[in-house]
Amino acid sequence: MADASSVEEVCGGDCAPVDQFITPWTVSVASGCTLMRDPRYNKGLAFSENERDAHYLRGLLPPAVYSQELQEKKLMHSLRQYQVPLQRYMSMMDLQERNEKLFYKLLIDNVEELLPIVYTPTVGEACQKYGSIFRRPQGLFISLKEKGKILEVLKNWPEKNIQVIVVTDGERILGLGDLGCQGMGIPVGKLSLYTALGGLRPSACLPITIDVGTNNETLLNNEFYIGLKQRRATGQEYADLLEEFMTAVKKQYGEKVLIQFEDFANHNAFELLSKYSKSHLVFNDDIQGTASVVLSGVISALKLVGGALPDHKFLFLGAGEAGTGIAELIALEISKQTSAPIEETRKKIWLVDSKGLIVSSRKESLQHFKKPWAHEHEPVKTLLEAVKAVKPTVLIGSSGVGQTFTKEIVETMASLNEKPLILALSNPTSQSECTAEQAYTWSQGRAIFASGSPFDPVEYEGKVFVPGQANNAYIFPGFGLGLVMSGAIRVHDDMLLAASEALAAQVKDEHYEKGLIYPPFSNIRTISANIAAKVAAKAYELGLASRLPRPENLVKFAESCMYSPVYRNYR
Ligand SMILES: O=C([O-])CC(=O)C(=O)O
Ligand SMILES: [Mg+2]
Repeated sequence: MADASSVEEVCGGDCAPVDQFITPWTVSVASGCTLMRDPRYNKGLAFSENERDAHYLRGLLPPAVYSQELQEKKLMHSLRQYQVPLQRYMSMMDLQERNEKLFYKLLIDNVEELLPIVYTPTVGEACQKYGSIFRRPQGLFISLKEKGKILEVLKNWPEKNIQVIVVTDGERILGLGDLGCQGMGIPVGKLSLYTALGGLRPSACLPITIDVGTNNETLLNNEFYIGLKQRRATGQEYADLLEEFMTAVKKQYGEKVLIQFEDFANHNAFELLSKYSKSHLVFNDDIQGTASVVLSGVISALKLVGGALPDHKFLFLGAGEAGTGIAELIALEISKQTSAPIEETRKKIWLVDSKGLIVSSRKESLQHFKKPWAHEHEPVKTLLEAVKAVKPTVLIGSSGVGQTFTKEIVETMASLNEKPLILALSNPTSQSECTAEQAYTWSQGRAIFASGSPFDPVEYEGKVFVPGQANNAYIFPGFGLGLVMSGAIRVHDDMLLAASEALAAQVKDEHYEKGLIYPPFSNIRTISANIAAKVAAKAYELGLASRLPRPENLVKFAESCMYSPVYRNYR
């Protein structure tokens, strides 16, 4: 009988008896089926005649040769046949796994149509059902089982030159709560926007989910749940795993890798950001990205509602990451504009949480991130009463709970203001504080409205209103590009202000005429290049940029750094 090793030599691992160990061989230059199965290089029917000859593809493809444009046309046509958004999502994920360039070509060319599929709201549903639609890992899963081995786990990832990591622990996925390990859809979705909207290379992007368990009973009781079946680790155990992770990332990828925290619960989000912002390039999208996009919307809305920023009064429903993050950035901007101390400018901003208006008599029992907002006022229990008491010009919803801006609340805002600014930021659409139609109808067409998840235009009394999308997707791709292209080593609040101003500067008269306070997503790559340039300029100004010398024209440089989804020719 031939010995086992010679069998493997002749026949490869497939012929070896099933109980025998085999070596997972691979080759380094792809051709034939291997080439077609590699999403980075596969072109499907767009392989040219020459490429089919040179790369052993003859017969593996039908005779037709498509252009990338024809492939795009065909795919958009078949995508539109699906009525159910989740089917479109799955079809896009299949494409990403099959032909990466074509996936990004579709996403870039059809951004307004496809954003609601690969991003909010559909990505929320995908996370809820992630266990059953899961096919292939699209990122790294780091669970408590990997404790002590996180550096090895990072080394398992096939790409070595990582520039951006989006990481979640799944505890607060959009406004949908704890989805545990199934939160992976979010880093995957955010990073596909990093590439499509911000031009970072797909191979430089790494989605990571940290699994410390889940407190979601439905998932714990589901036999198909893909994560750790235990309740969430907290305290020291949690902190130790995160510390190991942060140390390993810096060791493996260096000082300049951007770590974006996404959809962590409040208690961890604030702590991680303040702890690691001193030693790592970290950015919390829910606190800082949302703050920057909302500040931008408020600055640009001044053209429609009148007055200067310090003339306005703000009321928030929700005092978590988004609410306090936005509030702080607005207070900072007012402080810069007026030279008043931030302790003073904060007084123009009021927050309501689940217990009512945040006032000084509640100070003792408040979580630390809410304390700066506890102003002198008698207790107020409900949002409606708070609107009546505070008389805000701007109402912002960021609590993650849907349908909380009632008819009476919107009507009160409209009775107090000629043009009330109403921002319903919670995601996905099901968690929006009110719909666009409600905001326009209840304010008799006077509200300036934007929401976190998209709404279709609304017709009210013969006029068409186009709601804007106040979503951090306007900011993080360009912001990240600015950090990466300047080799920034730390994030600074002034970079967030620069990003807000750069975004607001992109809104044109034609957009204001439609009631929009953000530019359309169709121009997002230009917008991102402009944001990147301003962020990079700030990094250089602050001495935080390590790529020297500073490129002279930062917009041009940003554009030249951007990933292109056009096929390359193979030799
Ligand atoms: O993902 C989004 O659409 C915006 C966001 O960060 C969140 O809601 O947590
Ligand atoms: Mg988020």
